[in-house]
Amino acid sequence: MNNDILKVLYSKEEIEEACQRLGKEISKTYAGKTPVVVGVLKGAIFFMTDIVRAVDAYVQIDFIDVSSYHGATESSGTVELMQDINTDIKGRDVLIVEDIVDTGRTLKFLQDTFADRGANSIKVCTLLDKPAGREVHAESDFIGFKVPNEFVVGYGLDYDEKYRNLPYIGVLKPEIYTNK
Ligand SMILES: O=P(O)(O)OC[C@H]1O[C@H](OP(=O)(O)OP(=O)(O)O)[C@H](O)[C@@H]1O
Ligand code: HPA
Ligand SMILES: [Mg+2]
Repeated sequence: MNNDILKVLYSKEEIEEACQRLGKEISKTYAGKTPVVVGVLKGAIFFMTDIVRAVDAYVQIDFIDVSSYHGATESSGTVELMQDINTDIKGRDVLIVEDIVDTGRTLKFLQDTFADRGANSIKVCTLLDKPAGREVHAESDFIGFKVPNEFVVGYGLDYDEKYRNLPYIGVLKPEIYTNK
């Protein structure tokens, strides 16, 4: 699996440091509040578990499963809701935890959905932001790293449902997806 990686962008240690930094920012923002932290499956699985443990504030956690890439390197353009949260978020402070914001479609879908349900506030923490990929307006409040316009995998991020279990984030060799 490691042989399929062209270069490592962020090591396990750099990701851990980013989680600690973001955890401190989030703790300050939500001091005295109890936000509902919503992890976006499947990509944000590891980031979500690391980030909530770096936060020193009361939080409730929940998960939503949405999908639009279906194993490919380009968005299908349609965000499908696979599994919803269980929490009633009306009047609540919601923190969305994403692995990556690329075209912005997934994040915009989630922000619109939670706004329609009457959330009191909606903020976004993403490990990776890829501004060059943006097709719809969607901004994050807490950002780990700004990434170049390359397809990245690892630490939850997949290509064809693989590579999520890499402990670091890297760029896949182009022949892996062009030879398919
Ligand atoms: O800004 P966008 O272009 O919408 O891309 C970002 C979204 O795409 C990926 O999810 P994907 O649909 O691949 O589902 P997955 O998390 O289960 O891999 C990623 O985990 C983000 O949720
Ligand atoms: O660069 C990416 N890698 C993996 N999944 C993704 N979903 C959106 N962008 C990406
Ligand atoms: Mg994916």
